[in-house]
Amino acid sequence: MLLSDRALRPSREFHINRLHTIEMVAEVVIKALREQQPAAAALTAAILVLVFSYMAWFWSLRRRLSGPTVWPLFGSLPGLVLNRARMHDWIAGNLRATGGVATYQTCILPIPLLARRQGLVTVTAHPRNLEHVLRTRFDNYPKGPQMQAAFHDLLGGGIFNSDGEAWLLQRKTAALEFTTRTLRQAMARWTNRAILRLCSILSAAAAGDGRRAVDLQDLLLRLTFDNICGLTFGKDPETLSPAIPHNPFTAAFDAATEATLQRLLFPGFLWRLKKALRLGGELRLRRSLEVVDRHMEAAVAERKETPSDDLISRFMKKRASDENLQRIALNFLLAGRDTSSVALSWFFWTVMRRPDVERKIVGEITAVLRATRGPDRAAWLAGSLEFDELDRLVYLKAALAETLRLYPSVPQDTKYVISDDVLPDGTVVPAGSSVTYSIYSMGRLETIWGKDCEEFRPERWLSAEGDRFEPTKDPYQFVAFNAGPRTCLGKDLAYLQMRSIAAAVLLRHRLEPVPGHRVQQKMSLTLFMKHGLLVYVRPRNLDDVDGHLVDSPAKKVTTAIATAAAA
Ligand code: HEM
Repeated sequence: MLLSDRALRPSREFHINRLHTIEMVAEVVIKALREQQPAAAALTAAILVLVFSYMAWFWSLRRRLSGPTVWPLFGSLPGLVLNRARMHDWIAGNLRATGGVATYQTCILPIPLLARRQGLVTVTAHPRNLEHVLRTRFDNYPKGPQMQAAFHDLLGGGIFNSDGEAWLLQRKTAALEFTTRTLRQAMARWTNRAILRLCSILSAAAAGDGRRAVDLQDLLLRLTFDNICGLTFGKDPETLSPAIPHNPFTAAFDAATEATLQRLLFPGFLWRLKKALRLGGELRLRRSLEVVDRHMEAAVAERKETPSDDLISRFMKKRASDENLQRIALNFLLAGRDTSSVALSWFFWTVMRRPDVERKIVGEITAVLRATRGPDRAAWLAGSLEFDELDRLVYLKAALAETLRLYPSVPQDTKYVISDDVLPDGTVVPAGSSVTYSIYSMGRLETIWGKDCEEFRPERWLSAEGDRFEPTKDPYQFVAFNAGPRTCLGKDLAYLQMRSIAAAVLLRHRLEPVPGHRVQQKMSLTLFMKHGLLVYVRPRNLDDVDGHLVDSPAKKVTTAIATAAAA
């Protein structure tokens, strides 16, 4: 429905409220005049007229909005605050309540002049609206000035934080690099190194009396940080190591990211003022950036001496300046760091609670290893899985995709509207407002995934024969890796990395949730677990799974491999 159409229809209720308020204003002013206090009367009248005008204006604004309640002055903030512990589920509920429209408009700044622009947010999970924003009218929906300004100190004008020509140039250069086989090999090399360390930490936890809990999310975060550093500037900081409990670069990078995200919570002028006065989070950001910059300077200098197959060395060949190289590196660190570890944390959590899925995954791994390495189990555990082995783990890939459907690492994203537009479902989006698409909600809509949308069912990603991974036919129904021209560049590397880690861990260990540990979403740009993921580690008994291949996809894979080998 058009905003202007709605604005043309004042309600009866509104008239009654207005008349009542006019009476009240008159009464108060007359009383003050009777008591011969003209200044008090004027002031009261002015205040009451202001309040009345604001309420009248607010009421007409409220009528144009759909979705959750918007309060005078505070907008949708009370709803957000009240539901902060379950914000993504709250948004999903709001979107479901629209009855298939999967779009609503709300206001975070109900202040005249701001409400129709900076204050107005269109929240959507409709695939056609997403296609419109992410592809059809891509140029009209950039990251936008607020987001760019907030991230500028950390990321400069890097790929993650730029729009238009500046973004396109970097995207073209980076896209060429991301399709090379050598980058895939580099990722496998760095991942395998870190997996050895992870498995030795898990084995140590399994060796004791079985009561030593580990925070799996923390271990995975360290692992993927080491990975992305290796891939980006050819150096593994080995933060996943009991010997290095504290790494100054990681600590500074974490603090800088946290302080940058804080900026998004406040109006731009506020953090700019704090920055000028060097207060609180802004002072922390400044200090952390000094550490990060020093580290990046050293890393770039080292790569200049001895170029390798990492991303920095590749961009060096394109004659990027030192400062640009540092910013490029930081952009890749941020893009590829937490996303895979968070996805893996939700994956392991789900697998622990679904023994049927776990059996199929481990069954598939052992079936593939039996086919490629023979029946000797010692050979299965010798070294990491090779590319061709990982590529055959289709059920595992389906389980990872299913995890990202229900727990997308980036649960929502926001775009800025450059000029007035109308979304395919008729929603009017004014210039200067923003469109937020809820990736989390999309995975939980019956209209997209059917009645069992809340159920973890990897089979929905498999072909009818169960031997092939099949992505959704409509790419705008599953946007955990984004879609359109800004699709995630690291998607294939991420699947490679996640499959390697999941296979290595599940082949050797069985994980059990620590009783009483509460797994809760953290409200952040990335879907972390707020209290981590505490697990007990047990050794894997492969006898438990070897006999369970009868109806599993793994059985089909083994048969397919055996048939191909015979042919
Ligand atoms: C499970 C793992 C991952 C998920 C769910 C994921 C998801 C995403 C999403 C949603 C975006 C769009 C962000 C935005 O525009 O605001 C994105 C962009 C990007 N991702 Fe990933 N990502 C993952 C892993 C990786 C890895 C491992 C790398 C690098 C090695 C990477 C590199 C990038 C880059 C460079 C972009 C920016 C693309 C552009 O703006 O043109 N990602 N990713």
